[in-house]
Amino acid sequence: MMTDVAEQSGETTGARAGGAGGDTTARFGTDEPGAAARIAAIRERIDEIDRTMIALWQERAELSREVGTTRMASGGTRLVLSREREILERFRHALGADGTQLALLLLRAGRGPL
Ligand SMILES: O=C(O)C(=O)C[C@]1(C(=O)O)C=C[C@@H](O)C=C1
Repeated sequence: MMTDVAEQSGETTGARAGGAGGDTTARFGTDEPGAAARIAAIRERIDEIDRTMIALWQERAELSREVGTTRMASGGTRLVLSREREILERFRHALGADGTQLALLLLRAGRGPL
């Protein structure tokens, strides 16, 4: 029966056949109850963050598409590369090289591939 976040996620890494603590180990990667409880609590927040990020990702892509259609309907360009450079720099400054990669994906989600 599904009883917690870890089971709902379908996580099976570390599964062991039977035995005390085997199920806990399968779900949390440890059979120490205190650690497992803490991990379950942290995972709730992680899942909340993931849902928020997905919703923000989708909202940003919609807004980006709206900017693009508004600009093109007025005879403007599909892209504004100086603006893209600003965004790439913002993410690189905050997150390093991974930030650049993330920003490239974000931009592509809105305006499509170059
Ligand atoms: O800000 C704009 O002008 C947009 O069109 C949005 C956006 C973005 O997703 O941030 C998308 C395409 C442009 O080349 C620059 C930025």
